Formats: sequence, structure tokens, C-alpha cells
Amino acid sequence: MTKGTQADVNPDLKKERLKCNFNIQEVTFIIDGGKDKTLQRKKIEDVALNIAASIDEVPEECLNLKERYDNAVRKSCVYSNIVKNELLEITGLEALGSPGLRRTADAFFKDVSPFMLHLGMFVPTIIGQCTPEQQAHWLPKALEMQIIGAYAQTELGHGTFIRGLETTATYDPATEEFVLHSPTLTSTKWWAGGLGNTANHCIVVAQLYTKGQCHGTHPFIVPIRDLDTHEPFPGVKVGDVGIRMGFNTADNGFLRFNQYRIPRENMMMKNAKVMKDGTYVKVARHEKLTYGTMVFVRVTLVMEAAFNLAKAATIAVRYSAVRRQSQPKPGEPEPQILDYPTQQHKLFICIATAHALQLTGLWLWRTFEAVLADMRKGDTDSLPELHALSSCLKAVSTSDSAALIEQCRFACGGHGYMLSSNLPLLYSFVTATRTYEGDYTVLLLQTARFLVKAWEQAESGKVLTPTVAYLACAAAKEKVVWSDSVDGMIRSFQAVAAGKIAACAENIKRLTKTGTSLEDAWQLSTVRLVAASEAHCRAMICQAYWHEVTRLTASCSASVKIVMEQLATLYLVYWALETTGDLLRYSTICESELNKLQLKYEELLALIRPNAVGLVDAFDFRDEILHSTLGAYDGRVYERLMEEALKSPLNETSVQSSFHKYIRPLAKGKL
Ligand SMILES: CCCCC/C=C\C/C=C\C/C=C\C/C=C\C/C=C\CCCCC(=O)SCCNC(=O)CCNC(=O)[C@H](O)C(C)(C)COP(=O)(O)OP(=O)(O)OC[C@H]1O[C@@H](n2cnc3c(N)ncnc32)[C@H](O)[C@@H]1OP(=O)(O)O
Ligand SMILES: Cc1cc2nc3c(=O)[nH]c(=O)nc-3n(C[C@H](O)[C@H](O)[C@H](O)COP(=O)(O)OP(=O)(O)OC[C@H]3O[C@@H](n4cnc5c(N)ncnc54)[C@H](O)[C@@H]3O)c2cc1C
Repeated sequence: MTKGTQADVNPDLKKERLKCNFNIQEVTFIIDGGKDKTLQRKKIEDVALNIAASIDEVPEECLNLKERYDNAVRKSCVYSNIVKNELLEITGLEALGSPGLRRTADAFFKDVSPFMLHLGMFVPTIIGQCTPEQQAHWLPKALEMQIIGAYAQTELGHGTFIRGLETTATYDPATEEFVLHSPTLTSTKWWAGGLGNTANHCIVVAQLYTKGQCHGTHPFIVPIRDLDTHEPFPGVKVGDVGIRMGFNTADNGFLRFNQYRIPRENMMMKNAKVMKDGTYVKVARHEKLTYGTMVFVRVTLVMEAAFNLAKAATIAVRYSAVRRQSQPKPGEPEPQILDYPTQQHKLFICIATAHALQLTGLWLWRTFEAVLADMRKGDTDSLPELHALSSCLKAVSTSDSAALIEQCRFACGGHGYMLSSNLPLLYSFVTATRTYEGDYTVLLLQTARFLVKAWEQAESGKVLTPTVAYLACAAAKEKVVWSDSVDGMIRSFQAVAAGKIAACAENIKRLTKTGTSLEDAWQLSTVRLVAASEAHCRAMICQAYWHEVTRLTASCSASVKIVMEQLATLYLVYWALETTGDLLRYSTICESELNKLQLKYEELLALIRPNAVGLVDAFDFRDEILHSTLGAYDGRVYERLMEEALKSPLNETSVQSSFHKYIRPLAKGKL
């Protein structure tokens, strides 16, 4: 954070910081995943942010579309050099996945870097889908930025249904090449970040044909532009998809092939190969390993959701400590809006959710690493559970994060609507995460497939995998006894999930018994399947969050343990109150217990109130990363709003040319 001198800090924020009764740094260490991670992040920030501070002369949002893109490319090149020459020096290759790198990128770009997909998907796909020989060829070039890549899977006609993609890659043994072709308009690749004007290479997912047979979708590395001239190669048509709600500097592009040839070796051959004579050889032990990059990105998106929500919460809480409004008690000064319980209700759940998602995300990352280790030994048994886990967690975390970032904007009133608050850009960035890398509904339905199977296993007394083990107890189908203890609430959330899964399974069974096909019975049950999947995910987040808080605060100071537990309890009580209908149905909760729960919630808001600013300070965002007039560490909200307003091109002259061209002629009846 950029602390400046204490004299510059808004007096209300100063007072808030004096009220804070826990050690902020201890909480920062927990959020970052350990003291070593915090120290590494700070080191990276110290190197990168000196340069970021003066990277933009004019605010990004004041530039026109083309200028914004050019500016984003300029900054990406500066940033890439820092990554290559300085950050990798500090931490080695692991810096690529470190929170430090992710955070510093935000100091350079308010919107999105056109290189993001290069690091976010092109490089990970090379690592995950190439043989060691292919990696040795492509990876150094990609890391040195000698080539820049995109990931083109989605087409104009299909995003979700990967098996329906139309682009073909047909093997020609005579020349040992694949011929890439886009047979229809709808087969045009669409959306790939960095593809429109920036990338010279692209991972293309296409239907593989050899010896006259289709073997389904496979990934290929495709050079699309000349490395010197940057002109697209003959047979390649590439461009920008047009203006979007956000991501306008991400260079999302389209791509069409006309019988375009690439060498056989450009097929990514870790999971399947085509031999010189055209023989197709399956290497992988699991059908869906070619979807590996998507699973990886879904896992990272949970922490990405936490990170962006933490930024929004920091902005809105600091602003709410500075902003004073209304006069609830006659004759008394206007209170800080953070003192209104309704404002606390809007904001404290944002802090708690950022913690819940970050700690669940770290746990998911460890699970992902364990599954990868199993797979390196040839064991793919845990892949379906990882797919189910990462699917629902990606769906719920991105959806919650987007909704709560918008809530933070509402909490900042009119000033939240200013681009300079950074809340609108944060929202437009995060709301896209609910769609990309697998749409919300579609991914919850993937988890639902796993849950219905697990339910059937529970009913037949089979041993269940850890994340669905609770279904074994629920198979008895009795209402769970409500208790407002943490364990009691988690048990109730699990009972809700189990009850909903059971109802789906029963509905499918009922329909199929009366002659409906299994596919139709599934479709007719999908509204409830999505709800069941979401309930399962919520129960899992509650359990993982509480478990991680208990584990991570075991050796912390008492005050940190208290405040972390207050937040985690708030998260559970909030969701109990949000889902009272479900609890009435699947647990023994009654009216008086609901009233008690509401009181408990209000007490928690009051308990957290004095620590609210301390809690967002613990996210440890430097001002350069927050990019917000409302959320800076010093709380000079009004001064910054005015400074930023004066940077608007509309304030460069006192009279605009449009006055002379239109308004005056109109007034004089001469238009
Ligand atoms: C230098 C400057 C740099 C600046 C930047 C600096 C730093 C940035 C660094 C990092 C950024 C931080 C974070 C973000 C990182 C990167 C991301 C950024 C942007 C991303 C942009 C978005 C990219 C994309 O969107 S790519 C396209 C993604 N597309 C999708 O997700 C499509 C969704 N559809 C599917 O996944 C599938 O088709 C499906 C819906 C799951 C169904 O598949 P299908 O084949 O039809 O399968 P079916 O339904 O029949 O099921 C069969 C069977 O398979 C199981 N299954 C399905 N999928 C999987 C899987 N992935 N793994 C395992 N098993 C799977 C399924 O459950 C079925 O099983 P069963 O029969 O039930 O047993
Ligand atoms: C900002 C952004 C960046 C992107 N970057 C990339 C990229 O770099 N590379 C890339 O390849 N792609 C990228 N994408 C594409 C993205 O992955 C897809 O948009 C996403 O997977 C959703 O697919 P779709 O657009 O086909 O939606 P659709 O599948 O058409 O969804 C439309 C609606 O239909 C519903 N629906 C679809 N199928 C089902 C079903 N089986 N059951 C119930 N409901 C269903 C959905 O829930 C949704 O409500 C990007 C998208 C965005 C917005």
C-alpha cells in the first residue's frame, strides 16, 4: 500500500486504523498463503511498481479504442521485460503463477493486457499438452516472448459444446502436414484473447481427421502471422471481434482458415499422436485430458475471483469510512456511512467472501497439484472429482464475486459509478469470468452429473470420495437437527445439498420409470440439478473455509483468531439466512431459531465494525494496483475525484468546438 505521510491521511481513516484490534500483517500472511509468499509478493511489487507508477500520462479510459489498444501493447512490452529480466530473477519460473505477478500486472493495466492469454493459457497449454521434445522447442520461445500466442477453441457457432466444433485438421501423409480448414461461417474461431492483432501463434482446437476417420477435437500450435512483418499468412484470415462490455484492450479476435497447412509436429502430442503414415495413437489414459488447460484455468479463477472481490471491498470499505451522509439523530454530526448496519450488511459479506474464496482457492490448488502428481504416475482416478470440484467452484466463485463487486459499487452511491472509482471496470472484467472458461449453468450441470452418480453410490452403500462423503450420512433421508454452532450449520448445508441431490435422483428415476428417456428426464430435472449443485458447492465452501481458518489460525495471536472466526461465522450465518426456505425443508430449524440467527448476524456485524478498515488493509493492496479515487490508502477521496475529473479531455478547453458548430447555430435558428 502507498501509505504517504500520516498527515495526509483522512482523519476518519486514521481513527479507524487506531480502532483495529488485531495484527494486520498476520492476516495478510494467511491470505497470501504464508509469510514467505507475502515477502515474495512485496519484493515483486517493489521492483515492478516503481515503473508502473508513471506508465500512463493520460488515464486509459480517456483514450479512443485504437489508442487504448496501442497503449496496452506498449505497456505489455514494458511489463514483459520486467517479468523476463527482473521478476524471474527473484523467484525463478514459479513467478509466472505467483500472486505477486498477477497483482503487479494490475498496476499496469486497468483493463486487460493483450498478452494475458499468452501467459494465462498459451504457455500452460504448451506445458500441459506437449511432449517433452515439443516443450523444449516451444516453451523457451514463448517465455522469451519471441513468439506470442493465443488459445482459440471457441467458434462463432459453438463455445460450450466442444464436441460440436467445426474447424477441421486433416492429416496429409504425402506432405506430413495437417490441413486446417474452416468450412462454414460458424466455424470461425471467435473470442480468443490476444488473437485479433497481437498474437503470431495460436493454439487451435480442431476436429482431427486421419485416414478418413474423425478422432474428435485436438489442440495444434499454429503460426498465423509472419514473425517479421506480422502480416497474416496466406490462408489465414484474422481480426478483432468488435467492441465489448469489457476486455477492450484484450484484443479478442476471430480466425478463419482456408486449407492452411502446418507441419505434423505442430499437433500437441502429449495425449494423442498421429504417426508419419497417418496412424492415430491414443496415449492418454483418460478421454478428457485434452481439456486439461480448462481445468487448470478454472482452478486459478477461484483465487482470481477472491482477488478482485478483495479489491472492490477495499475500495468500498475505505470510502464508507470517509463518506458521511444523513442525520439519523437530530443535532448530531452526519455519521460515517460505514456505521449504518445496512452498509455493513452490504460490505462485510464481501470481505468474508473474499476470505472464503481465497482460502478455498488455495485448498483447491493443493488438490489440483495432488491430482497432477497422481496423473504423472498414470493414475487418473481422481480426475472426475477434480473436474466436479473445479467446475462448481469456478461457477459459484465467479458468480458471487461479480454480484458482490456490483454490490460494492452500489455501496459507493454516485461516486461508485465513476470509472475513476475502478468499480465499473472491475465488474465488467469479473462478470466475464462467469461466462468464459465454461458458463455458470453448464459447469454446475457438470458437477451435478458427478453428484447424482455419487448419490446412487451412497444409496448402495459404496465408499464415497472425500468431497461427497457427507452423502453417506444423508442417505438415511431424515431432517437434520438444526444447531447454530459452526459444525451444526455446516451439517445443515450438507443436508440441504443431499436433500436436493436426492430429489433430483428421484425425479429422474420417476420420469424414466414412466417411459421418459434418460436424456429427457435429465433435461426436465436441470433446474433443480443446478440448484443442487450450487447447494453442494456452498456447503463445500463453508466447510473448506472454516477448516482452513481453524488450521491457519491455530498458531496465530488470539485477536487474529477471533476476527478470522467472526468473519467465517458471518459467512455461514449469512448463507443460512439467505437459504431459510431450504433449511426449513431439510433441517429442524424453526421460527425462534431463525430469529436467534438474525440476531446473531446483527451482533456479528457490530463486532466486525471496528476492524473493518483493518481487515481491508490486510488485503495489502498498493494504491497503484487499486487504481481508485475512492479506495486509496490515504482516503483523500474528494481531492482525488477532483484531480481525476480535471484530467478529462472535456476539461482541456473552457468551450468545446461543438458549441460553435451546433449549439449556437441551433439557438440562433441557423442549424
Ligand atoms: C506480459 C503481460 C502479462 C499480463 C498478464 C499477467 C498475468 C496474468 C496471469 C494470469 C491471469 C490470471 C488468471 C486468469 C488466467 C487465465 C485466463 C484468462 C482469461 C481466460 C479467457 C477465457 C478463455 C476461454 O474461455 S477458453 C474456452 C473455454 N471453453 C470452455 O470452457 C467450454 C466449456 N465446455 C466444456 O468444458 C465441455 O464441453 C463440457 C460442457 C464440460 C462438456 O464436454 P463434452 O465433451 O460434451 O463432455 P460430456 O458432457 O459428454 O461429458 C463426458 C464426460 O467427460 C467429463 N468431463 C467433461 N469435461 C471434463 C474435464 N475437463 N475433465 C474431466 N472430465 C471431464 C464429464 O463430466 C463426463 O463424465 P461422465 O460421463 O459424467 O462420467
Ligand atoms: C471476455 C471473454 C473472453 C474469452 N476468451 C476466450 C479465449 O481466449 N479463447 C476461447 O476459446 N474462448 C474464449 N471465450 C469464449 C468462452 O469460453 C465462451 O463464451 C464460453 O465458454 C461460453 O460459451 P458460449 O459463448 O458458446 O455460450 P453458450 O453455450 O451459447 O451459452 C448461452 C446460454 O445457453 C446456455 N446453455 C448452453 N449449453 C447448455 C446446456 N447444455 N444446458 C443448459 N444450458 C446451456 C448457457 O447456460 C447460456 O445461458 C471468451 C469469452 C469471453 C466473454
